[in-house]
Amino acid sequence: MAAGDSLPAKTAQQMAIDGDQPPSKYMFNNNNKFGGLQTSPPFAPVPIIDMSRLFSCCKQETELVKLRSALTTWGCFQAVNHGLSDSYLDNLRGVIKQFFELPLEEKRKYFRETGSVEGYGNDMTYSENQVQDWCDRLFLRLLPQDQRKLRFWPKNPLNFRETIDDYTMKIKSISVVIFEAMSKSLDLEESCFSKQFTEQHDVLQGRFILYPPCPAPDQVLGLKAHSDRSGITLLLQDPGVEGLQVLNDGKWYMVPVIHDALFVNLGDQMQIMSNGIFKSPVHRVVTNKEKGRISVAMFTEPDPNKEIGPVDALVDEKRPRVYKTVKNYAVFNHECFQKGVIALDAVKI
Ligand SMILES: O=C(O)CCC(=O)C(=O)O
Ligand SMILES: [Fe+2]
Repeated sequence: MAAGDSLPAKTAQQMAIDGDQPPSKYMFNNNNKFGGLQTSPPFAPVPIIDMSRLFSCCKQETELVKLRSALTTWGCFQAVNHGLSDSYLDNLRGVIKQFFELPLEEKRKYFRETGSVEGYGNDMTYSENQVQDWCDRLFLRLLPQDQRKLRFWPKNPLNFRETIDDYTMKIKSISVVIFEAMSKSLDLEESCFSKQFTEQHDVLQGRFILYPPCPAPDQVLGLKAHSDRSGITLLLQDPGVEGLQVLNDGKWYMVPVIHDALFVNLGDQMQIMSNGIFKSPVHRVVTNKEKGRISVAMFTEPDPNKEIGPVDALVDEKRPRVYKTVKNYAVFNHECFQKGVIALDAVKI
């Protein structure tokens, strides 16, 4: 367990309700390697991928070229026509919103335990001077099903569990389509990536996040800069307010909100498997003075017991192996973070 890890004296939501100024431990640290805090950088021209074209015989080729270019330059894209209707997504957003609107005493039942990420609360604290994020979140392991810790799954609103279970299964299917398209875009056998994720114990985690309005958006981040440790992350944004930013070529860009799109970004494990051809982008979330923001991030990860590494077909004389193989990247990533080391650098050859 991390020394000093405990739940915050007050949630970000409660501070926003009480009109508190953010305490000093929430203040952005200008001495960080990813540059200053800009609340309105230019919009990211992140490509839009029409999922319905990825497997259509006549339109597939152009969409795969677009996908490859998106993942080699940005490491992310906006997925549209993914099969989930506007009303379905709005219902999901509504359920998450209802959970966050419950009184604190009710949400407290699902508080995460000290030293563990799962449950309602904040990020774990690893060191005294760790900057805090202006957000509250519910973090759940969704798959494999037999590893669900239902004591952290809200019973209120009544349809929470069933809604999240259904969304889990849908995201799992969409992820397989994306994995297959990513393989095809690199001229690899279709199941090349998906089989590393879906054989036996594929892992899916969900983070349901509330970024309450913040009185000091130019001094406080909703979520600090990071890359995801996942294979891929599928993010449902709040249609009413922007906040997510991606770093590209040393510059920050705001990700535009497209109401019914899923924002897909790669995580470190895809950068490793693709031998560095695809990027796992650094991203962060800024806050807003007037508006709160709710997002749902779903992270797919391979079986932690399985060794992952660059796929053989992407290693040759011109492109030698960039990464070592690694098992249980989640734990490895966590250990690196505690030592102040970047996990992706630590697996470089
Ligand atoms: O809330 C967002 O827009 C991004 C969330 C995110 O990057 C994460 O949970 O890893
Ligand atoms: Fe992220």
